[in-house]
Amino acid sequence: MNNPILIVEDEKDFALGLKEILELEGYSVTVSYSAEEALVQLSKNLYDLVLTDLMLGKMDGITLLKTIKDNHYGTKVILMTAYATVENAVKAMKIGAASYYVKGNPIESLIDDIKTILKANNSITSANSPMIKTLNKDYQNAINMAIKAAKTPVNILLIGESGAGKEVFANLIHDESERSDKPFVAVNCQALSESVLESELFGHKKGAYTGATEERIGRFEAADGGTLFLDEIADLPLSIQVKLLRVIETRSIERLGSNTNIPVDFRLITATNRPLKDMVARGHFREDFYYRINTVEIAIPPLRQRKEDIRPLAEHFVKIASDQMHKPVHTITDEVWEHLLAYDFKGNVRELKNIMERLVVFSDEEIITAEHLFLKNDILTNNVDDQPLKDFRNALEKRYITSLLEKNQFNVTKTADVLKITRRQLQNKIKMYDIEKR
Ligand SMILES: Nc1ncnc2c1ncn2[C@@H]1O[C@H](COP(=O)(O)OP(=O)(O)OP(=O)(O)O)[C@@H](O)[C@H]1O
Repeated sequence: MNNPILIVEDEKDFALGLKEILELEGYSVTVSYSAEEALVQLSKNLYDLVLTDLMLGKMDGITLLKTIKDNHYGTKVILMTAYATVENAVKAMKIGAASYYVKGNPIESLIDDIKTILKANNSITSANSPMIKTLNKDYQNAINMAIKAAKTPVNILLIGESGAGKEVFANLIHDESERSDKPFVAVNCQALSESVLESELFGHKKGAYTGATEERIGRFEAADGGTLFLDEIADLPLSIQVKLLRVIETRSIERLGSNTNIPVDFRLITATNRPLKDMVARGHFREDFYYRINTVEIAIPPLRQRKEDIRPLAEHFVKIASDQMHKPVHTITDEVWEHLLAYDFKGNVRELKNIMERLVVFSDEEIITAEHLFLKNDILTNNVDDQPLKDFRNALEKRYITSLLEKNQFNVTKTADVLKITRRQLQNKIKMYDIEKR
């Protein structure tokens, strides 16, 4: 099981007792004695569940709950209190607490609640769903924007490199919207030729063109009431852009070969990895269409700019792959982590996922080693002179530390924190590797 749980509780005995009970149930448990301490933990580690007391010191449980809901999507919260008041319970559930526990009630009821909540969480994981949890501020901001925008009917444009998770975000927006019980329909505009794309989107009447042997509904109609996701929007031919603009404005379509107007109700999400603004400037993308689709624009950071998430994501993929392949994995060697953290992941999360799946396939005796790690980075495969392993490792370490320092504007405390080493150790490494502030 092993879901990470954080207990936030200022009554030490109760906290430690609860920790012990949950550990016996197989969970991995951390305790914080104040909300402030809990926030520090939450910024460093991903938790599936937070159990927080309602009455804490300066910051109370409700405020902590709100902060978690705003900044740690995917982390569930159970509020605990000594005094049951209906108002507090209602308030907690309204803000998004998963449950409410009254201290003094049988502890089994709390454990049952925890099991139910985490089971729902785990079953999502086993169904190959994404990990919308992060330790990175920019990615968290993107999640927050997506959830906010999801609650409104606006058109949303997702921008991000290939494999960064644009489709994952489109699904998240759909799931968080009022349309979540209606269809989510995705169309990749790049994969289809102009005429096929047109009939795919609008549908066609029987005999509309050679080969149209039957009447067919298009994706707009299929998405009725739900969400239409157009991926690789930069590849949409100008002629179709005009037609889509009209659909967005009139909220109706005509099947090819027909002039009957069919009303359609959809939320439009588009995605691209190309600079649409430049394409507009060069006349390769229609300006009016661009302004229609990007009411809200969300940039999804590439994986190399959220290195804190590499490890939890990799562990998530290993868990899914090892479950699917019935190959338990209990150890991933430090060497593997070193390589992964130094790698630049041009293929983003997709590439990390593929790498981890491959490593599970080749793992022996429940251990993942670097032996089967073929990374496409220059430094790791090509252009590497013969050298002792130690020099190679040092070069990697230097490169990684330099990039982290740059990312943190050379803030040594912050960087040491991410690296989980002391300031002094980091300063020694900076000296040893001759890393200069740029
Ligand atoms: N946060 C995440 N958690 C788990 N898996 C993720 C996450 N983000 C992306 N992935 C996985 O990475 C792969 C690529 O994601 P996705 O298809 O959403 O990327 P994309 O930006 O739409 O790529 P492309 O531009 O190539 O279409 C998918 O297998 C997806 O499940």
